[in-house]
Amino acid sequence: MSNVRQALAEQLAEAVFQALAEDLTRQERALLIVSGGSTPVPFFKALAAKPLPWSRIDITLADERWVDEQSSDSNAKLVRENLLQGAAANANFVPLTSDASTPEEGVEEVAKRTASLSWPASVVILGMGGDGHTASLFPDSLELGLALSTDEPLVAVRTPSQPQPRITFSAGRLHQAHRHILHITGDDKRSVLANAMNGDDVRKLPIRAFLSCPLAIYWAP
Ligand SMILES: O=C1O[C@H](COP(=O)(O)O)[C@@H](O)[C@H](O)[C@H]1O
Repeated sequence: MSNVRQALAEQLAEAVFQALAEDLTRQERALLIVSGGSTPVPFFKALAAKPLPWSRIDITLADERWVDEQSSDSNAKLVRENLLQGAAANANFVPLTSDASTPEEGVEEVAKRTASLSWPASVVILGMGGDGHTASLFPDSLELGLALSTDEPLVAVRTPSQPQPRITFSAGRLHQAHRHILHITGDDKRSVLANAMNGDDVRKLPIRAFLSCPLAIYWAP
């Protein structure tokens, strides 16, 4: 981990800490939506060390692979091992999978479970892949149009470029959050983001769906 990426993760953790603490002065509970992948690990560790009233914080994911939680591909496993540590283990974490064998069969149950969270979310932290996907809104997903337009909170997603089926919060549900943050690293992702900002089609670069939220960008080389 480079020093600049570590510093970025710490700055992001401080910003999320301040946002959650601020919202908790006005409301009993606050919801944080995080992303999976490899980028958020140092951020998770830095946030876990913050002196928040964790038992008043709900945490869920922007998206998830439909895999067992013991799988190394599970975003929930990543959150449990890196964010829900120490005092942060008192947070109420709601994962996005169920015992159903497919996301199409399980999406309704997960939607019921997530309905009890403290919406609208205080903060959504998005990641982005090199193909411009964010959450599980992939350019080659069969359900991209649906996920970009539906009023439903969650969508089951099949994506030819991805080995597993997935579940994702819809763009509409993520848009409702009070604050939107994009956390990315590396020159490749910076170029992808620049292309998205320069006006490529949202179906080619789905991150475009969040550029006017407004979106705070946390980037390091
Ligand atoms: O598949 C996913 O990838 C993106 C980006 O992940 P990274 O490894 O490039 O940081 C992530 O935002 C998303 O939640 C995850 O499911």
